[in-house]
Amino acid sequence: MTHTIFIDGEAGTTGLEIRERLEARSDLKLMLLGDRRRDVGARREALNSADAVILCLPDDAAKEAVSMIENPAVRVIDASTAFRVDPDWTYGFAEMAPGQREAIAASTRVSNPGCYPTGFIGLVRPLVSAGIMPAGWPVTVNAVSGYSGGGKAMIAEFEDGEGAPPFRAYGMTLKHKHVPEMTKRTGLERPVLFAPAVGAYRQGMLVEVPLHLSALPGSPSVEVVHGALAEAYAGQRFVEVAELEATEAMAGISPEGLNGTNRMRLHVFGDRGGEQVRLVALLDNLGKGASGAAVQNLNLMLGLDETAGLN
Ligand SMILES: NC(=O)C1=CN([C@@H]2O[C@H](COP(=O)(O)OP(=O)(O)OC[C@H]3O[C@@H](n4cnc5c(N)ncnc54)[C@H](OP(=O)(O)O)[C@@H]3O)[C@@H](O)[C@H]2O)C=CC1
Ligand SMILES: CC(=O)N[C@@H](CCC(=O)OP(=O)(O)O)C(=O)O
Repeated sequence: MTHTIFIDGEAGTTGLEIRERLEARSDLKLMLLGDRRRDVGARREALNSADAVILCLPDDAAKEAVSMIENPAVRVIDASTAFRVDPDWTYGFAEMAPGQREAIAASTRVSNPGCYPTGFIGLVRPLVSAGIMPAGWPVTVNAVSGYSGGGKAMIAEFEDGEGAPPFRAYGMTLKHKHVPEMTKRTGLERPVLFAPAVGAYRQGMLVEVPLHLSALPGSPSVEVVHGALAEAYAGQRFVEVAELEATEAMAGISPEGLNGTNRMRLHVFGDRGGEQVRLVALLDNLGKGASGAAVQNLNLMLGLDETAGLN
């Protein structure tokens, strides 16, 4: 059986990557609008006649697109921030918790996680669930992304513009749009303190949570923290936890190490026996952080092999 897929925003950064991942598949048929992609009538028709639609639009345009869908059989995956804390939508991070994969498969409204939240939730949620980090803990997250994270406008700034910086810290108001999602999906009670940055490279990201282990209840060891993560993601195809021996041998970590993949690797850096750790997630902001995750969710929602078209 061939499923028809419509990507609204097919010519954007996320949309193009999804298109590349789907085009080679014989089990899917893409509905492409080309020059008519901004034509509301053409979009309305596609939004209501596809088996599944993937919205790769700014938040307001995504909300408008959802309001245009009248056919209850259409499955929707939204890549924007618009519905990520909406209780009527299923959060599209299959590895996040037991049962999440099944919930995605059964849903017709799936919100694709943000790129930074994928790294952050991946690192912190298992610690909260295991009782290692109290829900009320004040948490800081530092991160750096390639400039493709900012879509077409930021790509133009860094590739075509004059004077793009080698590195820019941003989110200085502490009100980044990912904070509600990061807080809710980890089970934390206080808004996380999020310090993002963008570098003068295209793609790939690091998301880091530094922790004073000696301040946490029971002063957990590096091994206990690592063990909680390893247990949470045991057997997962796309989320892995680096062995402590491997991280101990690393002098540093580049954000580009998993580019082009739908994988995320979690690291626990810190001296064994020491009192601090740096938890670091490595992922491709356009892979597991966006387009790869959208394809994984699409596979689940259509009852296909979850890994089809993904590496
Ligand atoms: N880039 C990334 O790393 C990630 C992005 N996201 C999210 O994915 C979504 C898309 O982002 P991204 O691909 O980076 O953005 P881009 O700016 O690269 O692309 C946005 C696309 O949306 C289309 N578009 C904009 N407004 C409208 C409208 N009113 N009606 C129809 N189409 C419209 C544009 O059309 P046109 O081609 O005609 O300009 C373009 O194709 C955003 O919500 C973003 O937050 C999520 C995770 C990571
Ligand atoms: C470098 C950069 O600007 N990144 C984007 C996040 C990209 C992303 O994750 O998109 P969503 O917001 O849809 O999740 C930002 O910080 O707004």
